[in-house]
Amino acid sequence: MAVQLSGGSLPKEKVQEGYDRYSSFFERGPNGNEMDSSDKVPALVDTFYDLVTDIYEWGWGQSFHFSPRIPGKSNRDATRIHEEMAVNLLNVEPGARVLDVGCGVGGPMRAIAAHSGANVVGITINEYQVERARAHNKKAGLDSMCEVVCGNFLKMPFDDNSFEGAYSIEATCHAPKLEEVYGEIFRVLKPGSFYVSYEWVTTELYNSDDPEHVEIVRGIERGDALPGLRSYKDIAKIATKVGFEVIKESNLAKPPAEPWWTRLKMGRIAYWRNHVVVTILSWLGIAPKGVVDVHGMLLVTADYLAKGGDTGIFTPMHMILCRKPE
Ligand SMILES: C=C(CC[C@@H](C)[C@H]1CC[C@H]2C3=CC[C@H]4[C@H](C)[C@@H](O)CC[C@]4(C)[C@H]3CC[C@]12C)C(C)C
Ligand SMILES: C[S@@+](CC[C@H](N)C(=O)[O-])C[C@H]1O[C@@H](n2cnc3c(N)ncnc32)[C@H](O)[C@@H]1O
Repeated sequence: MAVQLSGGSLPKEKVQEGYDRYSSFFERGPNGNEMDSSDKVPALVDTFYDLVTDIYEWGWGQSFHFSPRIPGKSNRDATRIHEEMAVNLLNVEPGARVLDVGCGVGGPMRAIAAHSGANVVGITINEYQVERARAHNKKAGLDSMCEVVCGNFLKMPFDDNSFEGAYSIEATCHAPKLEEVYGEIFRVLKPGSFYVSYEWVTTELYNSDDPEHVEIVRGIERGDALPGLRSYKDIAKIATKVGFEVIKESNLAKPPAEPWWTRLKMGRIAYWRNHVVVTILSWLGIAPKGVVDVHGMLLVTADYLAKGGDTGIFTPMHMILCRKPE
């Protein structure tokens, strides 16, 4: 896969420019972060996924999220179990129409359709991911159950009351205002149906007066296209504000769950080897110029994410289960 690394929908010669534009967003504006101007966020997130999608697939697989480590099980199995848990909570029948909010290249969608028998419709803002997800769905023989739509989850191209369930896995953290995406999910769900989300948040251990904590959070935001990490305290409040009834909320990273960040730490040597491979491929003109910078940014963010896990100030799996009242 390394020789096929691309810049997603960006032409090869525009990858460096795309990276420079992305990184300059984090150098301006209040708090040194131009992501504060929320109307620019979806386009920037789109560029981010043009830059990282091939690298993610190469080094992580088709599911772009974390999961607690399960002793004796492979990363692939632990990932699938985390995905299946989401659809189990939705309590949907085979054949139900379920929405995947921010579907990436569709790893979760395929696992969920195969496990539950639901028909899944995924939405992503990134055209290149749509192309990849459709190709993977076809290859897995799941294209009759899995549909992929390119669009903005802040303004979804779906009718009111048209889904029997919805989930989002580590995706709504890209929304500048969580109420906008939650409001849209509420609108498209049928009354009585459930929505589950795995949210990226700071935990009760985060102290905004501690410079080390602030640095870790900034590092995570910068390397993961986040307009600003939310506190775990905000999630249920926002869900309630848009009309949901909150059924359950918990940080799935808490013990007895095993650390989700072990996989990142164990991969360090392989990631540095990847950096050498990317540098050589780019130097030979096989990988686009700019990919080395993108890969370097991911190396740095991997360390910040692991520090977020070690200190316990951050979790990528704050689970919230909500219901749209009858
Ligand atoms: C939910 C989001 C993405 C979460 C993770 C899937 C990704 C976060 C950081 C990514 C990675 C970091 C290091 C890369 C490594 C340097 C490279 O050689 C191979 C790919 C990585 C392991 C890459 C894989 C995906 C992540 C773990 C965010 C964006 C909201
Ligand atoms: C980290 S990926 C997670 C993908 C998928 N849930 C998974 O676990 O594999 C985040 C996803 O959210 C999507 N996304 C972010 N902002 C979006 C927006 N405004 N509208 C639609 N999709 C968006 C990205 O395109 C990407 O597919």
